[in-house]
Amino acid sequence: MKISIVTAFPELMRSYLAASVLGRAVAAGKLDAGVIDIRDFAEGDYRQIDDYCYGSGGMMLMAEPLAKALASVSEGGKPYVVYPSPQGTHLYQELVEDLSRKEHLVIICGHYEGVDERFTQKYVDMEISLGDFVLTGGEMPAMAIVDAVSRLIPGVVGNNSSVTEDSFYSGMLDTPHYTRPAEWRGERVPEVLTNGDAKAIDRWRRRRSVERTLDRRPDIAARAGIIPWLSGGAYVMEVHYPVLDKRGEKSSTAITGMDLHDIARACRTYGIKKYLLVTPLAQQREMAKRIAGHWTSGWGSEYNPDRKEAFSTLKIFASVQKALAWVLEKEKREPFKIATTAKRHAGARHWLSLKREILKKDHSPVFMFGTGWGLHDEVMDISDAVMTPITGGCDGWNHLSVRSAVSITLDRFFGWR
Ligand SMILES: C[S@@+](CC[C@H](N)C(=O)[O-])C[C@H]1O[C@@H](n2cnc3c(N)ncnc32)[C@H](O)[C@@H]1O
Repeated sequence: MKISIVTAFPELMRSYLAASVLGRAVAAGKLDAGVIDIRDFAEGDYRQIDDYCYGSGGMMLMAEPLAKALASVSEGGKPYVVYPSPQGTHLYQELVEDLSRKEHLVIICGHYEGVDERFTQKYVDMEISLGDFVLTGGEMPAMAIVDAVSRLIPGVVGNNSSVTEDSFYSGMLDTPHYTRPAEWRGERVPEVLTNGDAKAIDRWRRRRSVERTLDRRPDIAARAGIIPWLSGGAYVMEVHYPVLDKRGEKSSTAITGMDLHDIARACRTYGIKKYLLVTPLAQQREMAKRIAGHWTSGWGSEYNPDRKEAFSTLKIFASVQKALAWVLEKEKREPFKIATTAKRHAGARHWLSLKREILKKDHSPVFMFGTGWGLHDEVMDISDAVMTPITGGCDGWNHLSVRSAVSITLDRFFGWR
């Protein structure tokens, strides 16, 4: 990969490219980075590259010297042109990864008020911002882009695992790090890091990484899958009784093949220990057993072994109490019962706060989903927490199928990357 930086302050960029990790990579030929001085393409005695903005405002870079500077590095083919600008897309790791796959990246550093809009319209492929603040020039953002992209070029950073374990690479924040001495001002390095057990160290580090992500970056926390960190398992319960009917009366509902298939598949995908189906109606339980049996031991199991695995998560109960007693027996401790609802509910908690709690307490969560018009109060009352409704945020309409609600919830809690 080749990177060309077009700037009015070439010395700034050159000294950056000569130092530390990047300096070594350039010297070893692992990073092909060149700096182009815009003034080399200016005309007249004063080698003018900037002028006053039309209308109002201060100075800005002129289009022609920039276009010539760009042409000088475009001879081998059209490069991908980036203009760092506070008005651009925020820089994030996936974008850095995309940029690192370009054959030739050109970064145009603006200055003063920026660059002539006609140049950006004609030549720039992407405007990239470092954040919602304004710097005096594009050199620092260019350094940030070159630095972030270069780290992904094999051989630039000596130890590749330090790149893949860094924040954002796997969608999460990095784990805390410590160095010698093992005790500093009364603070010891966590014991697990000094005992030489590589597997235990790995588990510890990944867990801290998940905790940090949940705590500090709720916006990316959905990527912090927590299934591997639960010592017990997580359960999904689909309740057909007691639920509400249209008039708000206690009622039961019929199971549907589509829910059975889709929820079983979602449970298998997200590593759910068991999918607990609750219906007091013997005929309904029989029907569910027949459908599951077809896929787990009948002809379906040979026809589609994946579906066999999905249906192996299904367990059928006559009541909510019986299902919970079975989980208690299995886990040897009370599960953490999370009721879900599509309606506003006083005291309901955001999924992120529940996700943090599950991780902290390390107890098996049971996500209880209603059917019909939602879970009856008898179920809400025995729950340990109620989760705020899933909402698209537009006008409050959120009448999702139970299988959609299950999938969205599982992805928030257990989705991985
Ligand atoms: C003073 S700024 C121009 C700001 C511009 N007039 C505006 O308000 O959008 C000068 C140059 O610094 C760079 N720059 C400033 N802030 C930046 C940021 N947050 N991210 C990326 N580049 C930035 C750009 O190259 C820009 O052309």
